[in-house]
Amino acid sequence: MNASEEDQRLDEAGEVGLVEPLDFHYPQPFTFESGQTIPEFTLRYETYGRLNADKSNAILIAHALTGDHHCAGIHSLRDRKPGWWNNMIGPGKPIDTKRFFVICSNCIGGCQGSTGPASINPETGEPYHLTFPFVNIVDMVRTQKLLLDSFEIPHLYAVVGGSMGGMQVLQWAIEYPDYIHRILPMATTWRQNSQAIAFDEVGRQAIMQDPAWNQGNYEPSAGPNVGLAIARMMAHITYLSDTSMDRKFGRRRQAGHDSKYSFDIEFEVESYLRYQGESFTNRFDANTYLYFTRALGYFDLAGSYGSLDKAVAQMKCRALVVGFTSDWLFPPAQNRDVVLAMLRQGKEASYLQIDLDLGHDSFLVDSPELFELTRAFLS
Ligand SMILES: CC(=O)SCCNC(=O)CCNC(=O)[C@H](O)C(C)(C)COP(=O)(O)OP(=O)(O)OC[C@H]1O[C@@H](n2cnc3c(N)ncnc32)[C@H](O)[C@@H]1OP(=O)(O)O
Ligand SMILES: N[C@@H](CCO)C(=O)O
Repeated sequence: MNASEEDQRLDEAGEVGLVEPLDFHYPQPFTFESGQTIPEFTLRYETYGRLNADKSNAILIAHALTGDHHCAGIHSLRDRKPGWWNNMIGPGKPIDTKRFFVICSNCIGGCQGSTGPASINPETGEPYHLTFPFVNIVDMVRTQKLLLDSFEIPHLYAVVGGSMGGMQVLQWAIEYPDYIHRILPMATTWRQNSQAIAFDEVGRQAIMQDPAWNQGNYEPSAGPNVGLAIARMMAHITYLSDTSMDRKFGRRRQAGHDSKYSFDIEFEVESYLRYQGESFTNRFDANTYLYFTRALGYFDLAGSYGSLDKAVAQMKCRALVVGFTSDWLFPPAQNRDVVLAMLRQGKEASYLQIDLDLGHDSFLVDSPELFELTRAFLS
């Protein structure tokens, strides 16, 4: 099969195919919302589809807390899994790469190739660790804008994202109102409630109480993996639902672990969580986890702009906001609030509530309703 036949086969299968991560380097100082400055930064990103002649078909994808720039396609034929939103993005898929130029970057402060706490500070030759500036959602957005400026993209057709990605989407529409045509935030919030902030604090404490954390000064190969794994185990429960966990695991015993009276793995769900925790330590940096969960907590559109209404009053785009009935982390009402405020402010906004019982991570799984409405909203 030659290259064009292979492209056609992937096209028919709705697959993006092989993709390559790229680096955008910004060689000048960047000052964060906190007032702290770094001398330069890099954002790792990927693109799918083609930018059209007038550069009017660009869609930005914003990732969630532990996501990254790799949201579709594969890096190598040996990859076990494609990018994290491969069901949503591709030829003929809801975010159709036959029509749109899709771009996604690893956020500033991240650990998948973008500049973050594990990066070397060029001024000292040492890793930033905790000298890295505090990151806010608005910093993620402003650095993404610099990336898009490098493509000379005059405006975005849409910004799409779930959870922390949804916060970035909302911030984009406020920060650059003339640049954005449509927003599609989902499973998100305009500010975390106390319970969500509390869960993040437990995760941070698990990391910071691990002696290997060492005030943030650890070698990449010897980080606080025990604390990071516990943080992920706890957080992962908040991404699921009672119903979905019960359906998947119930009270089933893990094969080979059916002895009574032990603190070893007994139930399948325990094995599952330990796996989720351990595998997370292979792909994520503990300090980035601290910084990003702080960014989630600091995000407060009402606090920053006086009220939610005043915040959304600045938007000029159309919005479709999606909440999931079983999302108890960022409950549907917190998504609907954004639409109600937009409508009060005379904006064009719709709210879609999807009845899925998979919890907060519902936005990541196959959902015909979400796919159909995403396609319709973008057309
Ligand atoms: C938006 C973003 O930026 S994405 C960010 C990065 N991605 C995420 O955070 C996704 C995390 N969330 C999940 O994985 C969510 O569970 C879902 C709902 C989205 C995925 O659901 P599913 O595809 O059904 O995966 P599931 O939750 O069953 O986990 C499967 C994994 O658990 C493992 N597993 C399942 N049961 C067990 C068990 N009893 N013991 C040990 N491991 C187990 C599987 O082998 C599989 O491993 P793999 O991921 O290495 O293939
Ligand atoms: N499970 C996703 C969503 C969290 O909000 C993540 O880890 O990024």
